[in-house]
Amino acid sequence: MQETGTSDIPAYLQSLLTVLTETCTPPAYTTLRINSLESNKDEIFQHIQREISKIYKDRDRDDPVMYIHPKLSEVIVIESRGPNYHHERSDKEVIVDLACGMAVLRGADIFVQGIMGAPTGMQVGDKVSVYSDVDGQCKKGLIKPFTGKKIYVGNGVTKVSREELFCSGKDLSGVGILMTEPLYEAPSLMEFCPHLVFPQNLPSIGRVIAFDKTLKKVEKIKKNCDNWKITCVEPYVCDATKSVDEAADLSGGPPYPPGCFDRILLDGPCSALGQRPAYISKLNSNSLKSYPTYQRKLFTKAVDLLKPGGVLVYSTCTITLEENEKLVAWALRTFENLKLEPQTPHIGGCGRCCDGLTEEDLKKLQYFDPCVSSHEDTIKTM
Ligand SMILES: C[S@@+](CC[C@H](N)C(=O)[O-])C[C@H]1O[C@@H](n2cnc3c(N)ncnc32)[C@H](O)[C@@H]1O
Repeated sequence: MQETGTSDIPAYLQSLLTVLTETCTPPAYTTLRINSLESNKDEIFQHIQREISKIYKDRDRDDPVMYIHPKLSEVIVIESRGPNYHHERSDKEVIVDLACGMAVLRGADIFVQGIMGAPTGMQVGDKVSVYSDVDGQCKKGLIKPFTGKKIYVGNGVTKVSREELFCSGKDLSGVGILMTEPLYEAPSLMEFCPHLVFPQNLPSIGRVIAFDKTLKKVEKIKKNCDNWKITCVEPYVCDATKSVDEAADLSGGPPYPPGCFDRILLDGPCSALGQRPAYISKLNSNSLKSYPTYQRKLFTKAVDLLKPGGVLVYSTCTITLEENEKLVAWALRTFENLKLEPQTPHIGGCGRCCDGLTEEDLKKLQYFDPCVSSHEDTIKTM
C-alpha cells in the first residue's frame, strides 16, 4: 500500500489508514520465551543463536541480529529483515491459502496442506514464486493461473511435484516448498527446541490463568506445561461466566469462592484486530459490537474472584477503543474498589484518550500500536 499523504483526509481516518497499512506487515522481530527451569539463560541464548545461525547458513542468509531483551531477561529477540522486493519472480506460480501465506510472512516454510494451486509439470527442485490467496477463492488443485486477489510472499524451491500433490491420492505431510527467498526473512520456528524456548509474541508475555472453556485450548496448555516441566499450573475446562460460587472451595477445580485469587490475567475473547499480519477480517459489525458486552461479563467475574489488594491484568489482541480503553473507563466507573496501577515493565505505548481517562490513567495502560515498529519499541527500552 502507498501512503496517501493528503491533508484532505480527517486525522482519525488518516490514523486508521496507517493502522490498516501497518497491520498488513509482519512484526519487525520474533520473540522466544526462555525456559529458565531447563538451563542457564545465557547458555540457552548461545545454543539458540548457534541453531539459528545454522538454519540461516543452510539458506545462504547472513545471521540475524539477536539479543536478550534489555528489560525482559527471559526473552530472546530476533530481528526480521525485509521486505525484499528485488528477488526475481518465477513464471511458475504457486498459490497457498491465507493462513499459510501469513505464516510464511513470519518465517515459516510451506507445508503441503497449505498448497492450493500449482502449475502443470511442476517438479521437485523447481524454483517457484509463491502467492497467498487473500479471499479464499482458490480451489484445491488449480492448474490455470489464479485470477483472484493474491499477494506475493516470496520465492522457494519445491520438495514435491504437482503430480504427487494433487494426483497421487497419497496422504502427504511435511514441507512442500522451502522458502529460499522470502519477502520477509524471519526464523522458521515450528517445533524449534521446544524444551528450551517457546515462541510468544511480546504483548502476550505475562501470567496465564489456567482455565478456558475450550477443551482443545486446555489440552494445549497441558502440552506446553509438560514440555516446560511446569508442575504448578492446573488447567481446567471452564466457562468463566460460571467460575464463581459462594459455596465452592479452593481444593479442586472451578467454580471458586469470591475474593480468593491474588492475581488474575483476563486474556479473554476479542475481535483480534491487532493480530499481524492480517489482510482480511471476516468480522461483521454485529459480532464486532458483541465483544464489549461479553468482555464486561467476564471482567465482572474476574473482579468477583479477586482478593482485596489483588492485581487484575486485562489484555486483548485488538485495537478497538471499545474493547480496550473504553472497557477500562467502564471498569473504573463500575467498580469503585478498582484503581489503575503503573505497570512494570512498561514496554508498549500509552493508552488512547477517551471516556474521561486522564493523562495519568493513560500512562498506566499499554497499547502496542501497530504503527510504531515493534523494533523501535525494543530499542526505546534499551
Ligand atoms: C485470546 S484467547 C486466550 C489466549 C491464551 N491466553 C493463550 O495465550 O493461548 C481467548 C480465549 O478465551 C476463551 N473463552 C471465550 N469465552 C470464554 C469463557 N466464557 N470462559 C472461558 N474461556 C473463554 C476462548 O476459548 C479463547 O481460547
